[in-house]
Amino acid sequence: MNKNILYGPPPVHPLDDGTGGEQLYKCISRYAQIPGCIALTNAHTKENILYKDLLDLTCRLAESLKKYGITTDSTIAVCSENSLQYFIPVIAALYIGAATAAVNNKYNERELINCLNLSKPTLIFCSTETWPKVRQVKEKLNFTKKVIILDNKDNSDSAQSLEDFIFDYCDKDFNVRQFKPNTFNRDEHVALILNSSGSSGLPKGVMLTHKNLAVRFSHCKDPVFGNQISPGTAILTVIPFHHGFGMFTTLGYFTCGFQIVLMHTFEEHLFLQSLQDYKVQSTLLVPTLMTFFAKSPLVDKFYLPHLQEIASGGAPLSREIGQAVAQRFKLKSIRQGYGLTETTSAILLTPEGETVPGSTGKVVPFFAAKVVDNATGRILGPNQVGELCFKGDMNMKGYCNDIEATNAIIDKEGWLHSGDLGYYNENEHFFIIDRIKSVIKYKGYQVAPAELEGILLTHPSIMDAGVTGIPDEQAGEVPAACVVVKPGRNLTEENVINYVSSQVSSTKRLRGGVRFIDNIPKGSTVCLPWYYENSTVYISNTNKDSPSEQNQMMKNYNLVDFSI
Ligand SMILES: Nc1ncnc2c1ncn2[C@@H]1O[C@H](COP(=O)(O)OP(=O)(O)OP(=O)(O)O)[C@@H](O)[C@H]1O
Ligand SMILES: O=C(O)[C@H]1CSC(c2nc3ccc(O)cc3s2)=N1
Ligand SMILES: [Mg+2]
Repeated sequence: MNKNILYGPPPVHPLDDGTGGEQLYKCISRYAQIPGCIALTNAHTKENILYKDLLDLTCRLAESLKKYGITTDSTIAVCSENSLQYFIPVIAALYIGAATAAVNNKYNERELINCLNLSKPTLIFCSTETWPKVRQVKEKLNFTKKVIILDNKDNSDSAQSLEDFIFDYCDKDFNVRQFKPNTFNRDEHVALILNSSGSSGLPKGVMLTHKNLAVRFSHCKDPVFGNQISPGTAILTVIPFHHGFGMFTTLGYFTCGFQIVLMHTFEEHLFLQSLQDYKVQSTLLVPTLMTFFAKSPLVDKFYLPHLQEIASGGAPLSREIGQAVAQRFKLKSIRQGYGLTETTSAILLTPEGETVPGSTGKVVPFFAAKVVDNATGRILGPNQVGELCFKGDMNMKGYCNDIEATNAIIDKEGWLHSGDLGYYNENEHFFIIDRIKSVIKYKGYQVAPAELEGILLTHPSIMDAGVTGIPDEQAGEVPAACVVVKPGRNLTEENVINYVSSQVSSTKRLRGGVRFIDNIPKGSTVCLPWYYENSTVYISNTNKDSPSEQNQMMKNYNLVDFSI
C-alpha cells in the first residue's frame, strides 16, 4: 500500500441496500407521513409541494411511464429551469429504472441536439419557458415520441401537460400504497446522464449509476460529511438542478427530509429575504456569488440567526473571499465541496469541525485520492503540487457512446484524472490551485489565474477581475488581468500591478499588464457563471447564448484584446 494514496474514512453508517430509486422511495414515504412536511418551496412564487404530494405525484407518474411503455432500458430527458416540478420525472424514472438525461435549459438548439443525440430520450419533460426551443429540436429527432410540459395545466398543440399525461396513463383507481419501485443491478444500471460544463469542448454525456447515487446518499446523512441539520429545516438553493452540483445536493436533501427552497434566477434581495423568511439553516453558493456577497452591504439589513452553514463548490474559492463572506454572515467559516460531473458529486468535503481556510476539505468515505506529477506520473507526497486523481464508488460508468474519451480520463486501474492541479497538506486537507489547462507558464513556473483573481478581488476598488496568460517571446507566457473598477473609484494600471506584486512571489507579477473593462466574460476558471446571466449580478457582454460559445468567446476575447 502506497502511503501517499489517501483513503476516505470508513462510513459512520454502512451503505444502505437498494437502488437509488428504492432508497428515495423509502425516505419520501417516511416524510410523507409527517403532516404538513414541505418538500419544496419556490422562492419566487412562494408555492409549496408537500412530501405527501411528492410521493403521490412521483408514484403516479412512474405508473404512467410504465403504462406508456417506458422500461428499464428507456431514457427520458428533463430540460427545465429549477422549479417545483423538476424532480417529479427524475424521481419517477429512478423508481422504475429508466435513465434521465438532465439537459442544460440554457443550451441553444444546436447544443440541445448534440446532447439529446447522445442520450436519445423517448420522452422529453420541459417547462413553459424551454418549450419553444424543445419544440424546434423535437422535429429534428426521430427517437423522441412525446414532449410533456411540467408547469402548465393546459395541453398545447403538440405537447401534453404533466397532469394530462398522468390522467391518460394512470388508472383512476391506482393506489399509491401498492406501488413498489423496481429492483435491478444497481452497480451497472444508469440512473442519470449529465453533461459536464463543457469548458473543454462540446459537453459529453456522463453516465452515473444507481450505485453512484446510493453512495452520494450515504454521504448526505454522514454526521461528518453531510449537512449538519435535521429534518424539516430549510435549505436555500439557486444551483441549477441539471448540473451535478445542483442535482445530487438536492436529491440528497429529499433523503434527509429538508424543505428545499429553490430559486431559478439569482436575485440578491429575494435570496436574502428567503434566508430570513424561511429561517434557512444552510445554503449553497458558487464562487461568483460568494464574491458578490463578499462585497454586498445589503446582507447586514437582514436578520439571519438560523443560518448555520454556507457551502461553496464548482470553482476555486479564494481564502480571502471565503473569509469575507463568513464574516458578513457572522459564520465561523465556509464549507467547501469539490467534485466533477464525472465523480457524481463532491469527493472532497469539509468535515464537520475541521475547516481550514482555503481548503476544499478531505476525501469522502468510499473514495481514494492521489496527487500525480504531470510529467513523470510519480505519486507525490504532502505539500507537493500535481494532478489530482480519484478512485471510488462515485466515479462515472463512462461517457455515453464514447469509449475513447472514457479511457482518456479513467485509466486501467480505475483512477480518474481530474485535470485539476492541487495538493494536500500534512493533515490531509486538499487545496485546489486551478485547472491544468488554464495554468499560465511563466518561464516554466506555474502561475494559477485563480490565485491572482482571488487577490485582485480583495482590492476595495475592484468589483470583478479575470486573469489570463498572454504569449511572450522570452517568457513563454506572462500573466495579465482584466479589471472592472467599482463605480466612482479610480484605479491606475500601476496601482493594480503594485497591489498584486506586494502579495506574490516575483514569477506571479502581472507582467502582461492590466486592461480596464466594463464586465468580465466568464470562462473556465470561473465555473457556472452563465446561469446567472439573467440575474442582477452579471450581465454578459456577449450576444452568444450558450455556455460553450461563451467560453470560446472568453478565449478569443483575451487573445484579441491583449494582442492589440
Ligand atoms: N471546490 C472547488 N474548487 C476548485 N475547483 C472546483 C471546485 N469544485 C469544482 N471545481 C472545478 O470544476 C470542475 C468540474 O466541473 P464540471 O464537471 O461541471 O465541468 P467542467 O470540467 O467545467 O467541463 P468539461 O469537463 O466539460 O470541460 C473540476 O474539474 C474543477 O476544475
Ligand atoms: O454536499 C455539499 O454540501 C456540498 C458543498 S459543495 C458541494 C459540491 N460541489 C461540487 C462541485 C462540482 C460538482 O460536480 C459537484 C459538487 S457537489 N457539495
Ligand atoms: Mg471537467
